Amino acid sequence: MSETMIAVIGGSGIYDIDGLENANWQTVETPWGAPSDQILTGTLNGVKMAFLPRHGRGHVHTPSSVPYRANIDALKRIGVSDVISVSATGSFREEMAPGDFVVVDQFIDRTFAREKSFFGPGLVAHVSVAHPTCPRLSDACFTAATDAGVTVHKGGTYLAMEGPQFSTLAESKMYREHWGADVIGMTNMPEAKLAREAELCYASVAMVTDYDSWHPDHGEVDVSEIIATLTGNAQKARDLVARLPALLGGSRDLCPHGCDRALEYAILTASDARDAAMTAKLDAIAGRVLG
Ligand SMILES: CSC[C@H]1O[C@H](OP(=O)(O)O)[C@H](O)[C@@H]1O
Ligand SMILES: Nc1ncnc2[nH]cnc12
Repeated sequence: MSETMIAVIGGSGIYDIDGLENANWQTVETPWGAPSDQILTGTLNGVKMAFLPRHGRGHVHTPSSVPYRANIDALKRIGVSDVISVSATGSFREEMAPGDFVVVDQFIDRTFAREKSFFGPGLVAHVSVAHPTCPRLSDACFTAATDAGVTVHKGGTYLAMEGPQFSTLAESKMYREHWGADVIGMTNMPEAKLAREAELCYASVAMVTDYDSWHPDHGEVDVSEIIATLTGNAQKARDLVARLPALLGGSRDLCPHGCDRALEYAILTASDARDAAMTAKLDAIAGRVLG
């Protein structure tokens, strides 16, 4: 058994969480640079919690400039076991309406201008992301959302685009009609891939804010509409988060899905061929397997 520490990465419109006991914003340094912001730590119903605003307080990071590696390293470094992303998304499905939540379980990664791995020349690793989210953590998010009275959909495919501009009409139709995507956003990749490399359980709650640009009865996406929907959803998201400690508990066994052992057979570089500087840099992420 090990101690649970739940981290929430808050997306657009979510820059803090309330209700934490002994709340404290702390600075965490990483070998990958500074995270998006300080990390708020504390306890909720006796369970350790952390909160990181993905774009920083005041929303200073674009989806492409978010320091994804530093964020995941910082969470791992302070002892986080479970990461829950809360994000604003457009919807490609009539039934996934603005105001609904979707606990996504798959991603299509269309991002191209971001660092996507902690590993590289001198220390090569390949983890599986066939199932990029943790079913145990996703189930807890689904239950928490249902109990909070949210209309929530179980499972869905999130298309991660580079942004910062929204999609063209042709792209929106292609993702919806031919690629089978259900929601679209700009931030869950490479975040989910990096969480897997860091052996962290990861779940993603997509808050639907708009119908992107495909819907004939809705206009094109507009940030003021997104923010209005997000503001209306903020309390639902807080209720969801407040229910997680009771559902996950203060201690945990090994993840039944193996998220916390993702690096077990992933590293290919022979021990005597490993780059010493990279090995040192990976102390928090891969110390368990690098020794
Ligand atoms: C505010 S509209 C676009 C912006 O919102 C989403 O951010 P996040 O995933 O952090 O909630 C989307 O991915 C874009 O970055
Ligand atoms: N339609 C959309 N496309 C990309 N990111 C979004 N975030 C919220 N709505 C979005």
